[in-house]
Amino acid sequence: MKHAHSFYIDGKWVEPSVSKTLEVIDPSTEQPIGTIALGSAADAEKAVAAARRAFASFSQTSNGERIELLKRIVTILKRRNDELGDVISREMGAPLTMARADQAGIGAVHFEQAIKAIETFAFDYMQGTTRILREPVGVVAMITPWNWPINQIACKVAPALATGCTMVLKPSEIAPFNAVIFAEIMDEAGVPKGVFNLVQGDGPSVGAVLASHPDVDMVSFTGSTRAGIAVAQAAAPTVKRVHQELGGKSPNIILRSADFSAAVAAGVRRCFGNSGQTCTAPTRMLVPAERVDEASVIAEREAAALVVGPPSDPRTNLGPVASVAQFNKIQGLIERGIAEGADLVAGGPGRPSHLNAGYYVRPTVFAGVTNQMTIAREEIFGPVLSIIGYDSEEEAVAIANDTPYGLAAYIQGDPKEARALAGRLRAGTVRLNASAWDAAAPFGGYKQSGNGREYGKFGLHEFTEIKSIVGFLEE
Ligand SMILES: NC(=O)c1ccc[n+]([C@@H]2O[C@H](COP(=O)([O-])OP(=O)(O)OC[C@H]3O[C@@H](n4cnc5c(N)ncnc54)[C@H](O)[C@@H]3O)[C@@H](O)[C@H]2O)c1
Repeated sequence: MKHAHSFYIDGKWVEPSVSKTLEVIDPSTEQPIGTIALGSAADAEKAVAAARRAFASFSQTSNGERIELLKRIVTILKRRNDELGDVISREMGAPLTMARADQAGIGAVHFEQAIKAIETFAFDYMQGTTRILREPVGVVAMITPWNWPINQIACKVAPALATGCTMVLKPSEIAPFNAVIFAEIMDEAGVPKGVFNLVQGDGPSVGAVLASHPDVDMVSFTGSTRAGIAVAQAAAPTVKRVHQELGGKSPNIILRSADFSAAVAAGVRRCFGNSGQTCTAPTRMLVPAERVDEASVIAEREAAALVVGPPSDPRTNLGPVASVAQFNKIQGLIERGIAEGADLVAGGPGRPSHLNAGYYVRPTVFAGVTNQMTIAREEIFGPVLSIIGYDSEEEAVAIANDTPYGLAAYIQGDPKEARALAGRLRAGTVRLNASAWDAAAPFGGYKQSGNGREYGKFGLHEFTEIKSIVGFLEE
């Protein structure tokens, strides 16, 4: 059992103001693996005050000093990578090999990108006789989810440190232990006291306090659209900057020119990665109407080939989903798909028959889905794919855009056609064919998927204010 009963505030591990704990559950066994202390408003206050005090000096450090700090963090992140991966796997259920390579590994990538970005970022330039400065935004509150926990922490902390901000992190209470290791890494790297602070806790007790705090200049939130709206509402009276990375319901348009069976198979695997708990998962597969049956057969085969099992087993492709709440929500939506008349071609309700405990979900594929069905509209955040037929490309674009979300979209087919269609999709990222992830590409959502952009130099923009010094040079 692991116990994390202190918070990292002002460069020290300190006792919480109120003694209240929460069990952390291993989703593969449904058993507790430890406890964390839950913070209160008083802990959030202390952390904000420490960040405010530290801002005066940290905001004045040179780019060179901050680059050196980021480099030390990269070295320690890499050294502790597998330990981070192991913890993530235990607390949110990602298969161990993937948790080490991707879930944990991505942390150092964001720090490396921030180092690269800072080297060429225009912090200071002249426009005519006016000098334009980009200055750190100030004290940043960071509220993060459990699904890619180190990714979301690193892609906020790296640009915040790179630009000279100070911060308070409130990670997900469902996957809190990786954030403890992360705070230890900040400490070992020599992040000056008060610059990075960690307070554990739930949304209402700590997240909302940070979001509404008058001494917090910006809140950077990643999570559900529901909580993102609550954060923006709490932040509004203090007119702070609100950055939101929220949910998605991403379309994957398979054009008539695509290598059909490869595109369908890859689309299924991409949708089910991380047990479907990725905000950019391509959950609506749009195929030519005359090929829906063929797509169903390929998708059924792909789903059946995926191994659902314990995260520690190297053969596992899909671990459990992260929590009982997620499990119940996904089950309810699968039932809803059946009740609304979609054709169940793979998976379905209940746990896979070979597993008798754990929040395991059967990789589920529906065909004959219309874009008005609940399963095509709501973010399920589990391994559930909807196959939707289209007649013309015009209709495919209309269906793709007919969603309140706009985080990502995917197009498979002739590169020239795919490029032409990309501009018509209302999404922050459009991925063409089997393109690899680009860690420097701006990441964020249109519509109800969020506000603002993260990653690389776009992260630096996000965490800076712009100052004009007019008349800096005489005419
Ligand atoms: N767009 C993105 O970059 C991105 C990335 C990953 C996950 N997500 C989204 O995150 C969701 C899954 O994560 P989750 O279940 O942890 O989301 P969640 O919204 O329940 O929780 C996210 C974080 O917000 C906190 N929180 C909850 N209510 C709050 C409130 N009222 N005030 C302040 N903080 C509050 C939680 O404690 C947690 O730290 C999915 O909807 C997914 O699409 C989006």
